[in-house]
Amino acid sequence: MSVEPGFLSAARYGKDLVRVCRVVRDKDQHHVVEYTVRVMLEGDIDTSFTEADNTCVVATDTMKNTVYVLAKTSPHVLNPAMFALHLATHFVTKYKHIHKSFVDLVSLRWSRIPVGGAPHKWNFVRDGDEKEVVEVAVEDKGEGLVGSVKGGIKDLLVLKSGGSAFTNFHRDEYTTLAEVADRLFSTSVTLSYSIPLPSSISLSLDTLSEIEKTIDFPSISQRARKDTLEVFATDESASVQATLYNTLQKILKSCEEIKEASMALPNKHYIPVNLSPFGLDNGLGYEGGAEVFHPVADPSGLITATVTRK
Ligand SMILES: O=c1[nH]c(=O)c2[nH]c(=O)[nH]c2[nH]1
Repeated sequence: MSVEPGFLSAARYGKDLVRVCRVVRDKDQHHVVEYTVRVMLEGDIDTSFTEADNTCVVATDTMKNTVYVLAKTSPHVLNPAMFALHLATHFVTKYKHIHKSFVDLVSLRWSRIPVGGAPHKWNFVRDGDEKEVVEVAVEDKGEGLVGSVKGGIKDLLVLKSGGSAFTNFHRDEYTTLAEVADRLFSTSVTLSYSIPLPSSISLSLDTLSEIEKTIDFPSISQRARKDTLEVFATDESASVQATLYNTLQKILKSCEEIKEASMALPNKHYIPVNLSPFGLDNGLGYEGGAEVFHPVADPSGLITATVTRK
């Protein structure tokens, strides 16, 4: 018998990219959500890897079906964080040998089409590439469930053509970048924040409605998005770093529920074109204010930070 050189030190499996759309028909007022869901499970599953024993394997096809069934039956389906929490709680309560579940959910923006100035009851428009993201984990610790919830945004594309400078940065023999007092700043916002669950409510399938009443997840997500856009628009940006930090501080200020927030901002460079060969001034000096740019896909800067409540 061959002696194996390693041991199984971590194992997790699940279904990714489960796409589901749910329509809730409240008479002729419809609500639509479209989610892409990832379910991952941990527990007493080692033998499925080490001994080819599938008896402990809840098939990933079963997980996919569960997403569809709860999309129909969950009273929380329109609330992305609560729907993810419902799914994650389901898996650790339904299967005794599953001890931890992870549900990541991406929600597309279907906004109501304005008709005659009023939002239409059942017509929707995809409102850009932006997605709301939710990451939930629920662990059965033996003496009760412990849940964690993260909310956030990805692919929110923004651009400011004024109010952005980048000067006074470190210079050495490798530096060619010119300082500029007025540049174009564009990024694709990735935001993630953690929202502790109320310690007074023990997590279970029976307490989900109470949790939904106690924490207004949709309101938190709306406030965080509003802050992100407002700080981006109003900050006299000294750098991507400084604007990112100001945004996270604003989010912590207006969302008491959030314990910690992280952001990743690629600096999607727009390079001013040199038009001097054509006798044209395109603001290439320190004052900046260029008008013609070459948007470049790569490379891009990538600025990340986390701000934690004191
Ligand atoms: O806001 C910026 N931060 C940087 O760290 C950086 N580096 C760079 O080349 N341009 C910029 N802009």
